[in-house]
Amino acid sequence: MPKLSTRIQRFRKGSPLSFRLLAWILLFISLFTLITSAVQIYSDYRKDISQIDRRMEVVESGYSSSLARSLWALDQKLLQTQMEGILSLPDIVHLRLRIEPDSELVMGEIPRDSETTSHSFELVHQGDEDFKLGELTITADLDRVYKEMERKVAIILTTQFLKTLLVSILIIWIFQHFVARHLTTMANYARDFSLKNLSRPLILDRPDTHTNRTDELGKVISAINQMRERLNEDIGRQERDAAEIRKFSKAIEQSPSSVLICDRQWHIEFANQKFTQLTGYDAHAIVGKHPGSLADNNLENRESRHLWQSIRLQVQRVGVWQGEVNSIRKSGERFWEQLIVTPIKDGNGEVTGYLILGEDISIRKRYEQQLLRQANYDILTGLPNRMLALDRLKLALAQARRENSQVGVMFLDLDNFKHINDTLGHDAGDTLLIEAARRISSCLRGTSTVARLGGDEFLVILPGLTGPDSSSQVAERILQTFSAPYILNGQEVFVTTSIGIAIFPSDSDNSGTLLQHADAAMYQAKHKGKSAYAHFAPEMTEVSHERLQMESRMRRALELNEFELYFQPIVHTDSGRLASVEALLRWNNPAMGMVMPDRFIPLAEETGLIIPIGEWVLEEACRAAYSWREATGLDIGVAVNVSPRQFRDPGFTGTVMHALKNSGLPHNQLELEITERLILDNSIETAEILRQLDSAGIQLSVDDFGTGYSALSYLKSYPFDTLKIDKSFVQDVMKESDDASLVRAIINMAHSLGLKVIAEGVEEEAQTHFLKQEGCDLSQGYFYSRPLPADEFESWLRTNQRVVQA
Ligand SMILES: Nc1nc2c(ncn2[C@@H]2O[C@@H]3COP(=O)(O)O[C@H]4[C@@H](O)[C@H](n5cnc6c(=O)[nH]c(N)nc65)O[C@@H]4COP(=O)(O)O[C@H]3[C@H]2O)c(=O)[nH]1
Repeated sequence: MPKLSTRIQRFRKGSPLSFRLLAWILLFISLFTLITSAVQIYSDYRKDISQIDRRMEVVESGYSSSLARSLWALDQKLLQTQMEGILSLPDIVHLRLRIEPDSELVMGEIPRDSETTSHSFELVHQGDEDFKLGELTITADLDRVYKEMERKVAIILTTQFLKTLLVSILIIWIFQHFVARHLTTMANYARDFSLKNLSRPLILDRPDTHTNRTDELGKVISAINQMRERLNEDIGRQERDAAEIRKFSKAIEQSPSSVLICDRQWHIEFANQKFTQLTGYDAHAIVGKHPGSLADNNLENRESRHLWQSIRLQVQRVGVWQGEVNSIRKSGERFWEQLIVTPIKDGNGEVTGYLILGEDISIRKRYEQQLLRQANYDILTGLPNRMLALDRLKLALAQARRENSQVGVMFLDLDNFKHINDTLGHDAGDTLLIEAARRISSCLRGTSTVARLGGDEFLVILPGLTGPDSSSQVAERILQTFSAPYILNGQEVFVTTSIGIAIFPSDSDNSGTLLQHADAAMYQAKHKGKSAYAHFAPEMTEVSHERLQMESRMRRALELNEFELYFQPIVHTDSGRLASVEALLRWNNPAMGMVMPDRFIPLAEETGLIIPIGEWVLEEACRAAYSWREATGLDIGVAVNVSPRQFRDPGFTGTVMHALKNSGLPHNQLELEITERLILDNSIETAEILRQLDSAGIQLSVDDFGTGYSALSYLKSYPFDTLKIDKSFVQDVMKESDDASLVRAIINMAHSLGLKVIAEGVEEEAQTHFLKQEGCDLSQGYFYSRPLPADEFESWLRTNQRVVQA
């Protein structure tokens, strides 16, 4: 228990409120007491004064008649006795009797130092007539009254003061014990309150009873503790939010995509490391700038602003902008990036800024441009290929329709090219094609187009013709340039060409028919005896004689069992181990000899004969694969080529399933090779059929990749397992660095899409090393084995058992 002095000191220091309260209470009670005491004393004083007045009135009423009688009777003795009687009364100190007419009797003494009060009355003899005898003046001393008043004042003041003091102390103690010390505890708690001790609750030094809990202090304590808990929760939530934000900002900062965050006015607020890496702009230096005005060059900025204006409009209208942009680095170097721009919205859906994600797609773009070039131009001659030629033809026809002019379409085929190729070799064949292309081009005007359709076929488009004669002149000029010899392998070789001409609009008004007519005319020219040209004539509408013959022979080929399957192994590039086999169709015709598929498959497609032929191939290939499986115990899959026409046949999936069922070959042992051309048809049915086949477990591969559009998008959207790089690229990987980088890019891209890669046409060991090094999964080509008839392939299997089983 602390000493009283300490308690007082602590009370005075620590409780100024109590101290001030005490002073105020004391002052108030003192004033109150003083006023009430003053009122009390004054009323007592008034009472005493009026008692003296009453006493003097009693003297008047009691003594006036007896004094008048004594005076009338001139009884001096009685008069004196009576006056002495009056003087003996309390407080009466002086009597003056004035007797008429001029004498006076005085008794007592008027005190000098004290206050007095006087009362006079007349003494009258009452007879028939009233007779005034004199007047008595009584003087009373007020000294006693005043003394009494002083005494009372002293007593009242003392008692009231003590009472007040006691009451005040009691009140203060009560206030201090029940309120003030708790307020001090609360003040100390509030002073020490910080985020570090949020877990410590506020507790008062008093019993935890229901009454205490529900009184005002209890309510304040519970409110403070609730506030503390809420604060605790809020801080916990804030810390969690902050951790989340830190995580997200790290993710954005380290994102492999470049990230720009702009405010609502498209001023940059943030740029991540990748953005700096990609563009060379310092993240801090560009804050506040518009993403379209980063370059120092005004011209570039204008161009970029224009783009950003349309981006802004689309983001506002559609909510997102996505596209490929040819951006500029700080160094001025241009690069391609894929941008996605989206608004950032707050909880109310209000746009608060914009997010710009960028990805460097320069490599892909370069590759696409390379592929696009290859898709549109013939690699060997640099001329437009079939695809581009057809586009140009359509454009020329559209223009001719508008201008009412004519267009000449020429189909050229080199005579005896196959023979030259076979005898002088492929390189000589290539040189011949390049030179032929140059000579044809030299005969044309700038507006004309010359294209290589494939093999030794060329197409010439002559827009703005004045009549058929002008096309004849061109044809003659071409025949003329062909008359000079070619130097192939150091030898002079004479090569001629046959030209078929069809004219728009007189021969046909659509591009497909015009081409057919020019083709028919070309056959006619060949029949004429080569180095000739022929204009289309309606009687040529029927396909050429040869083609007709071939068609009728092909129709019977199935019945006559003239078709045969050859098999070529596909091996694992790294180990050389057998992976599967490709089935390749051959036609053994007694009249035409061994016909290669490139010669008859297009006609089979055109005539629809490919459907029964393809069915036979599927049945045959599955059956053969199953028999090897039975014979060797190995899973040897078989790859079968499927042409677009087969795919379009509604019964195609049924045919495939039937072949599998009939043979007993597991579904995943059959691989269907589909050309890019088919996928570019892009009909919904194609996608649906591919999905059906894929879900049946059948393997799907893209054949001849690189020769068509090579659009990467379809690889992503269709369920392919394998991609076959066309042999034309593989064959030159050791000679052409372009082809090597293309093959490398295709392998990387296919792997990144989860596809296996087969390299076709591997002929040399060096190619296998290159492919191995580039991680190409599978290889196929003469280096491993040429396509073999079934029995020869079986003996290959036996003799290469090590390879097969390794
Ligand atoms: N220069 C060279 N060539 C090699 C080498 N290795 C393989 N080849 C040839 O490359 C072609 C590969 O088949 P493809 O690209 O599917 O190209 C095939 C395929 O598109 C088509 N084809 C073949 N059989 C069928 C079939 O049953 N149905 C359909 N629809 N098309 C078929 O005919 C095309 C040509 O077939 P083939 O003449 O048998 O020609 C085969 C094969 O003999 C090599 O190392 N060097």
